[in-house]
Amino acid sequence: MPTQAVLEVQALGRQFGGRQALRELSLRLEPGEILGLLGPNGAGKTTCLQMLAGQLAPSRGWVRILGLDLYGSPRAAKRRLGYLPERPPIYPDLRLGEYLHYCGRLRGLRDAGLRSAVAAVIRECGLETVSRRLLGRLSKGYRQRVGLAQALLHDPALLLLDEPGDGLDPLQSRELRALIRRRAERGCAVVFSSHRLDEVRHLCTSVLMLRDGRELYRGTLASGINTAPDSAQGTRVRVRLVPPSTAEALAAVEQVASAEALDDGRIRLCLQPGTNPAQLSHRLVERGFGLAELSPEPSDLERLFLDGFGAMDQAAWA
Ligand SMILES: Nc1ncnc2c1ncn2[C@@H]1O[C@H](COP(=O)(O)OP(=O)(O)OP(=O)(O)O)[C@@H](O)[C@H]1O
Repeated sequence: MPTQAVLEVQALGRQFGGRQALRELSLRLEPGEILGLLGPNGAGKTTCLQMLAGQLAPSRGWVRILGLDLYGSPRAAKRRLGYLPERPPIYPDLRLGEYLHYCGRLRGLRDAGLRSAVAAVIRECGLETVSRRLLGRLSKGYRQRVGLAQALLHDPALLLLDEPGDGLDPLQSRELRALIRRRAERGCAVVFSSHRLDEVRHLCTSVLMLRDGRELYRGTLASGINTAPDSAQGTRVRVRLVPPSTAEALAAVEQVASAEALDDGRIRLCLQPGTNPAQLSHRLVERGFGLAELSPEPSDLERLFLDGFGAMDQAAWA
């Protein structure tokens, strides 16, 4: 029997005046899937998450959470989702316990169930040491954790996180990824937005890249990023040689399947299947090439990502 989708989205779009912030987005997420929403500033990530969370009405399209129509039955549908907005919704004059009890009651938790959910989420988000502090006095990283705790409190089937890694140091980012992974292993579907390809690469089962509200790329990371040497195709690397040499000279090295000169003076090499970059660098040095740089060739997805961001950067400076 097919599993019930956690999230179904059909032709979702939102317009602000004459501007299309998101166009015709359709999606389906199964339990345990983690979707990374990537895109430069203004791509439409927050607009998309706000609509999936039921915080912003779409101009068109529909959203179902566990089969419940988000806009037709908002109370029931929203109880099945947890949402961490870009700015965590925190009351600075409350203490952590008061705040989480308040959030829990809004989500329908009561009495012993509420108390045990609050205690569990405080442990899960590593907030024990700040439980007596006023929320307004917490650091940005801790405020982010509190925002995450309120999103997780009622054990949602769908977790929507708007740039959850923002303001976290590398250790906290790693803990956050572990936490999201544990929730996904328990069947929670996750959508999170990020500016960072590396963060998405570490965590997601699939990726959706937006630009100007349009879908630029969608796929699994395995199909988009060549992180591991591909035995059928051979690893691809870029080299810079000092003094410079030619693609023809490098193509004659036995570990190299093909070589192509790039505009920036580097040479792109496709290695023979089974050859790794360490073996290549050893052989190039042995053959007298002055190897100044050897780096992995960006994957198609990385190139798309850099191009997408590059275009935005140029627009921002124009
Ligand atoms: N309330 C609003 N009124 C008018 N325009 C808006 C509103 N909210 C968003 N927009 C516009 O919609 C587009 C998408 O914005 P959105 O915040 O969704 O992008 P984003 O990808 O989340 O960007 P960032 O990474 O900077 O947070 C932008 O052009 C933005 O200016």
